[in-house]
Amino acid sequence: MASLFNQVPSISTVFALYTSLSATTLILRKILNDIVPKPLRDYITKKFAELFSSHFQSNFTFVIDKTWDFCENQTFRAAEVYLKSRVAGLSTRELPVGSSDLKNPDAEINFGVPVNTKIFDEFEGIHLEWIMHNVESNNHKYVKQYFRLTCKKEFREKIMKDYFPHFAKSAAKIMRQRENLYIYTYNQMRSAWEPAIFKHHTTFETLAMEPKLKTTIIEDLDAFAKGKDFFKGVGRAWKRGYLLYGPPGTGKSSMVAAIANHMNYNIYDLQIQSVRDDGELRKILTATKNKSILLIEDIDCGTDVSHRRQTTKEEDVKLQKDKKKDDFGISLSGLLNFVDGLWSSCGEERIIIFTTNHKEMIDPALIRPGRMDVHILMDYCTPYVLKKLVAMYLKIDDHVLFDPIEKLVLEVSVTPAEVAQQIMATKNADIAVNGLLEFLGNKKMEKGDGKVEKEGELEYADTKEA
Ligand SMILES: Nc1ncnc2c1ncn2[C@@H]1O[C@H](COP(=O)(O)OP(=O)(O)OP(=O)(O)O)[C@@H](O)[C@H]1O
Repeated sequence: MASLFNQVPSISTVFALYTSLSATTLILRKILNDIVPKPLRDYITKKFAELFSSHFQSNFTFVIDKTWDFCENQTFRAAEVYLKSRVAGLSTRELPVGSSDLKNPDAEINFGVPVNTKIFDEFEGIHLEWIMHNVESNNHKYVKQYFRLTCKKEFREKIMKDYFPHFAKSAAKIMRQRENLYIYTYNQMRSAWEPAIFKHHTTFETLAMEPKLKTTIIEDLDAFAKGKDFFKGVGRAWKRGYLLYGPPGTGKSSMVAAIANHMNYNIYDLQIQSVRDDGELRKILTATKNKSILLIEDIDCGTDVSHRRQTTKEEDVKLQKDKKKDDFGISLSGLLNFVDGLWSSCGEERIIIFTTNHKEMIDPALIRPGRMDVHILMDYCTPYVLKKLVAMYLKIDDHVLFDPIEKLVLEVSVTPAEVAQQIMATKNADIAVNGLLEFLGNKKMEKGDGKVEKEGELEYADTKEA
């Protein structure tokens, strides 16, 4: 027993040892702090922490960055939409909420994904943890956003195989059901697209046009929406270009609204005349999202793409070089590059719509097959279109004056906008129809107007896909 006690150090020895160890540690730490700069110390500490956590933790983390290959990462987008639908009941100290419905202040509020907050999810009994991170760059110029999705290591494969498709599908469903469509306009001062709620009520139901033409367009859109495998199979970007041309007031903008409502796509309305140069165009376009319509109205106006220039690529480059510093505008090659070049392979499910009142003014290169796949003539009223407008506005599908009105419509060029304006003037159907007859009669007398030759025309620039 006594020998045992002899081997145990006394309390004073232990205390002395402890004191000298503490002192040595303090001195060492002081020396380290003095000679190793703080960023290097932080780096070493971080690396140690990572090394230990990867050795001793049984978790695996997927990192989902906001950008991927310089484009918006669709997995990030899907995660954001999916998580927004799950945060309402979250027990957290903060939750972003808001609404962008300017006309309706008491509209239902939406939830955002809180930053640096754990969001738990469960999939087939597997516990998952999401966190969204925002990291500001050193110069505070941009914020890097990413999600970390953590699960137990053994479920890594399962999560990849089943959970990723699960939340992507859920997000797609939510997006399809979302109430609001948005129309984006580009704010050059802020270098950003700004959304406004798109509330154009025109649908294919309310768009007056020849039924055969309408059905063909709807079928074309539906085929496009289901065409993922087709486009992949033939190695082409999943995009479709529509050129809407015809006189003012024949429903080109209404057609864009009908397409957006039918497809449930947001619209990016680009004022091409205000784009400074090709570089800016590229930046603007890569900031647009999938399942959207890029709309360029009046493509014939204001830029050098409008003039029927038969320049070669070399001439085009020279023209760009010759531009003065303060010259604004984009070149034809810039526009062409985005229509079928790099940008188109960046996104998926994109519709590009050009509208013009003067198709003949557009450079043929811009609307050749593969760029503008379908050319749709929005023309003056036919008897069918006129009767459809009357039925919609006045709720009548027959009238004694229909015969003379139909004859006149074939003799004069009258736009649906003009007809709509006439019959909207009163709610009394008789007065409205009489007014319309008089209006058409005056038009005929005034002008000796030419007969309407075409009744709405659709031309597939690329017949293989039609
Ligand atoms: N085909 C149509 N069916 C129903 N309404 C139409 C049609 N075309 C025009 N309208 C009516 O006329 C108005 C103007 O039409 P819209 O702006 O679509 O014509 P547009 O061809 O785009 O004209 P612009 O070339 O001047 O921009 C619409 O708000 C709508 O009320």
